[in-house]
Amino acid sequence: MKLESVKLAYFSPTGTTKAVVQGIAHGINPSTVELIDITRPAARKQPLQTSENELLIVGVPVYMGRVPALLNEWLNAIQAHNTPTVCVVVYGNRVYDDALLELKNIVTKCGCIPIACAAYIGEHSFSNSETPTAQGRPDKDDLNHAEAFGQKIHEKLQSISSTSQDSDVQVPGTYPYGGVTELWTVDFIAVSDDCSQCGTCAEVCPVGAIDPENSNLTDTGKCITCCACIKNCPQNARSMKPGLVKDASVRLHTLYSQRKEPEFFI
Ligand SMILES: Cc1cc2nc3c(=O)[nH]c(=O)nc-3n(C[C@H](O)[C@H](O)[C@H](O)COP(=O)(O)O)c2cc1C
Repeated sequence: MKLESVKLAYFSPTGTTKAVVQGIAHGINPSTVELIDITRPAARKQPLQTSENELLIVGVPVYMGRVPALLNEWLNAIQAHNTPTVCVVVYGNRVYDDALLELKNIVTKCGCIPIACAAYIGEHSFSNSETPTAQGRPDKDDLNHAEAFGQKIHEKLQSISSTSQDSDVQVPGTYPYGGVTELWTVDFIAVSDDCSQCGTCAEVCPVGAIDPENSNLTDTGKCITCCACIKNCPQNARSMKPGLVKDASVRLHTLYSQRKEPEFFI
């Protein structure tokens, strides 16, 4: 199969998923890459249509061992027609449970043909300088791995004449899925006097939970605890209050300090 164009769809509040899927696309080296960043709410209002003449790469972070539930509507609305597809999950060095299987099953129902799947490690959303977990990942080795995976995808596409020739890619996981789809509803963000009300936090929030006129106001009912607002604050004015999320950050740092490596299935 000769595919000139790649559609790269990703949800990436703190940027690690984006970095991984871009690394994979780099290895595939197509003539054109269309970035479909579904991190912001407005972008998830545009449904994705794709054909068998292009390669689709879908990347999502793992939340509680699952595909983030807020993406279900957009993912399930993908209109594909035998589109060769690469499924990628990025997790914070704890576990990815059944998330890769879940993503693969979702896109298959939409008419995609998964030809390769992978799980990569990204710095944990709850990681910070005091209690780091998978800090700085994906790092150079991870991105080299992603590029090499992209080259393998390129070779696989060259070796088959159509997706119907491909056998089902097997990934770890079981159905019914484990993990949890309901996220914590928790007031965990502290805003210091260094906040200049620049509005960056509201801009980067993937669920519109922060008042653009007043950065001190976060709607805890909407917040998905992704920490994009903390990690993107130019003044470093946002941090975790003591409580559930901060405790989780300490726990992750203690229990998941041993480096895990990326895995791919092709
Ligand atoms: C609500 C929430 C739940 C998470 N659950 C898991 C998990 O079950 N396993 C894991 O290893 N990492 C988990 N993470 C960490 C993210 O999967 C990881 O940091 C990922 O790299 C974030 O992607 P992003 O940089 O594209 O936002 C979770 C993060 C959040 C915010």
